[in-house]
Amino acid sequence: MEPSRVGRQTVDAYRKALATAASAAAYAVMARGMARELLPPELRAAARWAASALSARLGMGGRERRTLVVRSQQAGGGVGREENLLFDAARTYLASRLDPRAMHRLGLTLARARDGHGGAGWRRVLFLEPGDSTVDDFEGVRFTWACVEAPSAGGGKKKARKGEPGTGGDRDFVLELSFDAEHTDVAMDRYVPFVMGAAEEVEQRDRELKICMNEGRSWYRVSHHHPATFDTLAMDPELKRSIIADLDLFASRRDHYRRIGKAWKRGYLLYGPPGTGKSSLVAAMANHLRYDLFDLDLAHVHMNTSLQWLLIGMSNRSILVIEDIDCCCDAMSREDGKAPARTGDSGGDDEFGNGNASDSDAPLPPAKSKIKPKSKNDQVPAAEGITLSGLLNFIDGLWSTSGEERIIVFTTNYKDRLDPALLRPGRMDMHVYMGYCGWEAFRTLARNYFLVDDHELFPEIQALLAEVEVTPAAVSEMLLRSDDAGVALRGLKEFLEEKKQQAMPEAKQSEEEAEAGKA
Ligand SMILES: Nc1ncnc2c1ncn2[C@@H]1O[C@H](COP(=O)(O)OP(=O)(O)OP(=O)(O)O)[C@@H](O)[C@H]1O
Repeated sequence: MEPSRVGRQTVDAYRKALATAASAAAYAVMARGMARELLPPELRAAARWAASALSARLGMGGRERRTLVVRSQQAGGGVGREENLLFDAARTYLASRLDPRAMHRLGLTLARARDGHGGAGWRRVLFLEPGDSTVDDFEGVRFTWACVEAPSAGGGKKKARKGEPGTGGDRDFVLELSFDAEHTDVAMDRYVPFVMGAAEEVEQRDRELKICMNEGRSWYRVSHHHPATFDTLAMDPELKRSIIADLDLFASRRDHYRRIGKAWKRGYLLYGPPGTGKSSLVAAMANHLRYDLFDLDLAHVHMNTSLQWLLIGMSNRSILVIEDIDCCCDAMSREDGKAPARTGDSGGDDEFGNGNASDSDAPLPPAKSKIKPKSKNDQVPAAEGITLSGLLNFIDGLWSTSGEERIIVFTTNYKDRLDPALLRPGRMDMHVYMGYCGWEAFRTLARNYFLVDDHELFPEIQALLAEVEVTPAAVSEMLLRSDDAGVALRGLKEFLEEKKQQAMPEAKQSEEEAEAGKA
């Protein structure tokens, strides 16, 4: 059917509906339905405009309406027209709110995406089609979002997002936000910022995480698909809960940190024997908060200026990890050989006369006392003169001006080897001991590996775990040996019995063997 005939027919149908509609409300419902059913997309916007003009004339509700037009780009010609951040944010926000069960018509595309564990998957993207609208209630005010096709504000070169209606030529898609005029302040002061914030949250949640490793003065970035989460982490449940609560509180406290004038950062010191899950915990923290990881290897930082560049080059919402700090900066190997004596505030000169580095412009202060850099193998040099204390002061100073959320994590196998300056209050906010595999940690592993909550071998394993020091890594390794829970658990039981035997003093061993012989 040719477009002009379609147009005439639909306008006739539209007139008929107007004449027969008993009330303005009935008219509005019918007009919307008819527009959706009958009109080609290009006429829908005009019909919507006519309908709203008529409903205003008919005095529907008697309220003055206000409409904000949100274009993809700033209106006005000229070079350098900026993208309109609200347009992108509104699309993201609406995509997260649109409910396919509640709408007659919706745009849908599937985009390729990675799932949280690195596997390939699909990401669903919902969007409003031109001519359609949806409502959103906020603080008791009803806001209506509508997508309309409009002449381009200038070139229409904005690229479409994957699968969404794009723009091109002289047509553009515009989002209209309408509400009762009396709520203009709510819309401008609270609803629009709320939409921006909610969109940022969604993007943060959906984006692919990165792990970044230092290379000279810059970071080398790769996708981060570590499967560890707080669900898979085997550790004391109470400690796990307190870490999650601490992270959540931190992430929600932007205003708090601003008010008290402190850098929005939090420091965690993870310590414990090798194989107890310190690296897994860091990965779980990153996955929980959806933060990127910056794995700083101080052995490859040879100049203080490089360190400065690296820290400046970190993105917001990230975790800076320095592993095995006892290896890269051994504070006890100072020239005078004494442990630092002073404790107290973190301002002013620190124990090593590093000076107050909280001025963000200050270069990393050289340590007066020489700290011998030491790698795990005692052979890799670290940045000259860096002390952990100086490093922390420097980071504090640098980060305090950015106002961005950052977490710093130090890991070590030997807490007792650390510079006491690092351990004093206010330096590392939370000290987390990752210990040997206890009963609760084992149960988490058994659940992860075999989906079992109980087994006939559990009582024996529980008793053995109370006597034997074994890391979660070693237990995981035993559980991996078979897909059959019974076989794997029996293997673990034998392994624990053997460890128990090995740990026993010889006299006790022969005593037990004699007892066993008598029996
Ligand atoms: N607490 C744990 N919960 C779940 N899995 C664990 C845990 N601890 C260790 N594992 C398993 O053992 C492997 C090694 O652990 P991980 O590297 O996290 O230990 P680590 O404490 O960081 O060791 P290191 O001190 O040597 O760096 C992990 O990939 C994981 O499979």
